[in-house]
Amino acid sequence: MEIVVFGAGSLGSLLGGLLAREHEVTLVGRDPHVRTVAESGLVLSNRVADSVNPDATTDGRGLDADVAVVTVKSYDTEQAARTLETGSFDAVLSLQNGLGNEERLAAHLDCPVLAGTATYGARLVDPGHVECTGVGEIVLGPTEGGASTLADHVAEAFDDAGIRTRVAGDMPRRLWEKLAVNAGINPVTALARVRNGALDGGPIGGVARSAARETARTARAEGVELSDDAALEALETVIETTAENRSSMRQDIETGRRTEVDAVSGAVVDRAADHGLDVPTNETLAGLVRGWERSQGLREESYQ
Ligand SMILES: NC(=O)C1=CN([C@@H]2O[C@H](COP(=O)(O)OP(=O)(O)OC[C@H]3O[C@@H](n4cnc5c(N)ncnc54)[C@H](O)[C@@H]3O)[C@@H](O)[C@H]2O)C=CC1
Ligand SMILES: CC(C)(CO)C(=O)C(=O)O
Repeated sequence: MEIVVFGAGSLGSLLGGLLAREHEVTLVGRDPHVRTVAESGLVLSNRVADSVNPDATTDGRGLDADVAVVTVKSYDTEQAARTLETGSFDAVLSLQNGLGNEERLAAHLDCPVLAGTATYGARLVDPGHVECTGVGEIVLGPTEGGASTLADHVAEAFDDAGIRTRVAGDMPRRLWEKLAVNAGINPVTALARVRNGALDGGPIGGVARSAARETARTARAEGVELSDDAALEALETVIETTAENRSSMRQDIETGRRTEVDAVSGAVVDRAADHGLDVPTNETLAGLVRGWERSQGLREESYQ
């Protein structure tokens, strides 16, 4: 299969590297990583050790492949969609965190957009070197739910490359469940500067639970069946299984980078407002993280 991985950072390089063991892969990313991969190949280390030679480019325009896998941060999705629309694909698969990525891609693309979640852990160590910090799984399916042969084919291609993959007919519920987990863990660990495991009780654990419950309530208002108990159970499980992790939002804040808060807490606030729901915990968390981003000159627009 011909596969474009758009966004060759941590996750994109790991999955692109794994896919390149079996398929023709083109990584779209930025220098110096892209230049190093094009010249010397890509090294995978830690939980998966390998060395592969995918194509790599900084110019994602006019590409032609069976599938494009999108792994840019959510705030870069709009730009990625505008670039991908100049190419030709049978399907585009988003493996990003947060809400709204699939809709943003679909607004520009005339092929089906599949939704997915990734629980692999990846870290770009150096140009040309990505580390697999955790072997998880990919779950993918049609964005609106239900079955599709296209989703089956993409999952088979991932599976053939040794990536644990499942097809799911309930992606809307899964995206909202993952959103509840991220809305609970990411801003709280980022603002309190604690590892995920610190949320297993006490007052900050309570803040995370409140954010997850508000997310579940908003999901139900959107017509997605996600009970408070299911959201809280997913949250507890991830707190326990990733206890030693520094969440991606905490890492972003500690390294002075923009976060995905708009697609996480911000998305809950926006969707809740559409239904007249109050989500004070998410509103407060979104306000604090956005305030930090603004203070660092990482976002320009004004906000309430
Ligand atoms: N890193 C991880 O272990 C996991 C990440 N995710 C999600 O996957 C997504 C990506 O995360 P990371 O890989 O950590 O981020 P990252 O920042 O390491 O990678 C994104 C890459 O996309 C590149 N990019 C963005 N726009 C581009 C453009 N127009 N042209 C070329 N390159 C472009 C950036 O330069 C960057 O290298 C996020 O939504 C994240 O929440 C989900 C599960 C695990
Ligand atoms: C699951 C979790 C919370 C793991 O740290 C994550 O997705 C993130 O950090 O963005």
